[in-house]
Amino acid sequence: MLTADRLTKRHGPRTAVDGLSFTVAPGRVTGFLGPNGAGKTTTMRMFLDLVRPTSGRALVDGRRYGELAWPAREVGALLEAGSAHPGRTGRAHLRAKAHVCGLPRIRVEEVLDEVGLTAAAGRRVGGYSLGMRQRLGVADALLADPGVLLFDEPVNGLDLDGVRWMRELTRRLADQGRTVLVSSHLMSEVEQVADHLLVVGRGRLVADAPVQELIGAWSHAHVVVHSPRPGPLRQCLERAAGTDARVRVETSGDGALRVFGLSPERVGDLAHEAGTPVHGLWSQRASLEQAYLELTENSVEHEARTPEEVHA
Ligand SMILES: Nc1ncnc2c1ncn2[C@@H]1O[C@H](COP(=O)(O)OP(=O)(O)OP(=O)(O)O)[C@@H](O)[C@H]1O
Repeated sequence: MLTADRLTKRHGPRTAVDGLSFTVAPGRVTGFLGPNGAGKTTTMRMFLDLVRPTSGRALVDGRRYGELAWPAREVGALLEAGSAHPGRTGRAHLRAKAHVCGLPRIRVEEVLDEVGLTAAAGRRVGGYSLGMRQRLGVADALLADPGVLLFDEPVNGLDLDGVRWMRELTRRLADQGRTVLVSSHLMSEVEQVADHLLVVGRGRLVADAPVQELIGAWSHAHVVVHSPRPGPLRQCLERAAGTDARVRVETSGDGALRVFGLSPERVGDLAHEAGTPVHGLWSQRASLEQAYLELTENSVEHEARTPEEVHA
C-alpha cells in the first residue's frame, strides 16, 4: 500500500507536486496518468526518498522509505532505463545488488528468466537495446521480491512485443497481490492495463477512480448530424430542447451539428418535422483520451473531482 498525504514538492517558485493525497491499494494495477511535467516522476521519487518532500508525507506500507527495515524487499522501482553501469554485464549488475540485499545468486537467474534476459545476461549493458535495458530495470525491481512496485513510464521506447510483455507482467504482479503503480502520459496506454486511475495535472490530483467508472462518466455520446441547412435545423433542435439543460447543440468545424442529450432517433424526427434535409446522422462517443486531455489542460483550476463532478 502506498499513501500520499498532502504531498508537496517545490523547486524555488515552481511547484512540481501540489498537495497530493491518495492511496494505492494492493492487488490491482493503478495507473498514474498525467501529461509531461505533471509531477509523476517527482511523486514516485518521493516514495523512494530520492526527493525530499517540501511538505506532506509519502509512505510505503505506512512508513517512510528511510524507516523501512529492508527497503529493497518492500519496494522495487523502474525509474529510468540505463541506471545500470554500461561496462557491466546484466548478470553482474544484478549479482551486485543481490549481494547487497543478501540474496542468493540463484535469485538472479530466476529474475533474468522471468524478464527474458537469460541469453543476453553475459553481455555488457552498454550494448543493450532500450527494450533490453527496460527488462533489466524490471529484473532489478523484482529481484528482492517486493510487495510494492513503482514503474515510471515503463513502455517508453518499447516495441509492440515489449509493450505487450510489460502489460502482462504488470497484470501478473497485481494478481499476485502486489501494489503496482504505473505512470504514463498516455490514456490509451494505461486504459489497457490499469484497474484504477490517478490523474494528475500540474502537480494536482484531478481524478481518482476505477477505470470503468471513468470510461462510463467521460465517454459521453453525442449525435452528429449533417444538413445543407444547419441554421434552421439548429433552431428547431434548440426549440425542442426547451429548458432541458442536458441538451446542447454545437456547430463543428465542418459545419456539422453535434447534439448532446438527444437520441439519434429524436434528432431525425425533429429534422423531419422541421422539413430540413439530412445528409448524414450518426451517434459518436467522445474518446476517453480526449476527455483526459481536456481535464488535464485545465487542471490548474480544479480540485480532485469524481467522474460525476467532471461532467456535471
Ligand atoms: N530538480 C528539479 N528542479 C527544478 N524543477 C524540477 C526538478 N524536477 C522536476 N522539476 C519540474 O517539476 C515539474 C514536474 O516534473 P516531473 O518530472 O515530476 O513530471 P512528470 O509528470 O514525471 O513528467 P515527465 O513525464 O515529463 O517526466 C516539471 O515542471 C519539472 O520541470
